[in-house]
Amino acid sequence: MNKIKNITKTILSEEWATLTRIDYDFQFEDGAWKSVSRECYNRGNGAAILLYNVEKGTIILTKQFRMPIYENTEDEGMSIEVCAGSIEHNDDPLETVIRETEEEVGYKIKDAKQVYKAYTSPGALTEKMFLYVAEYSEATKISEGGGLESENEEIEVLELPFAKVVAMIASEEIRDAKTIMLVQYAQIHKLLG
Ligand SMILES: Nc1nc2c(ncn2[C@@H]2O[C@H](COP(=O)(O)OP(=O)(O)O[C@H]3O[C@H](CO)[C@@H](O)[C@H](O)[C@@H]3O)[C@@H](O)[C@H]2O)c(=O)[nH]1
Ligand SMILES: [Mg+2]
Repeated sequence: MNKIKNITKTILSEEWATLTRIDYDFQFEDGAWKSVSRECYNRGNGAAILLYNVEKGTIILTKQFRMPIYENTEDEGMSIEVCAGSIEHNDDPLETVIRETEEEVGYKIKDAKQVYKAYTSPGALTEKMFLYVAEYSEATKISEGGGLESENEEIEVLELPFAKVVAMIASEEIRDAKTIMLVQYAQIHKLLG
């Protein structure tokens, strides 16, 4: 990237996550250098997982209140999403989805298949998301899930027929990008037949 030089970083906010303003010089196609400034919000990377059961034809989703969505459009604040979580220090993405599957939806899975890596909002977030799929079964259910009370999480667990989930994307009841991507992955690769 020799199109970029003179990078300076200014931390604007450092509470839950870090908002940094990055000033730099950027060389445009005509050869001219210009000063550019961009704000980048860093809350780490994330991992998400589509849990599916071929015999039952179902998938597991979560429903929870999301303040950033409410801030955008108040009556869309309850968000239906695949199980997901932030990657904590030293964890790898697979460990993260295994942990979140237990905490949020109550299943103990041993393994999962990574299918995509995706930047979720490249103009604003540093976040890269690691997307997985895995089968679940009743035999691996160990709790009701629901998230961590200590983190003020309140997560409703939904087990829905796959066709219903596909219809919920069409009807815009499901509006979360990582969820749409993983459901479409399952359609393309016929995971549920
Ligand atoms: N105090 C405080 N707590 C926060 C804040 N932001 C998040 N939390 C707490 O941290 C928890 C993080 O839960 P995770 O399950 O690890 O992450 P997530 O919110 O589900 O995020 C996942 O999905 C996001 C949306 O796609 C992703 O952005 C993220 O990387 C991750 O994959 C939240 O439930 C909440 O309790 C904040 O600004 N302040
Ligand atoms: Mg979560």
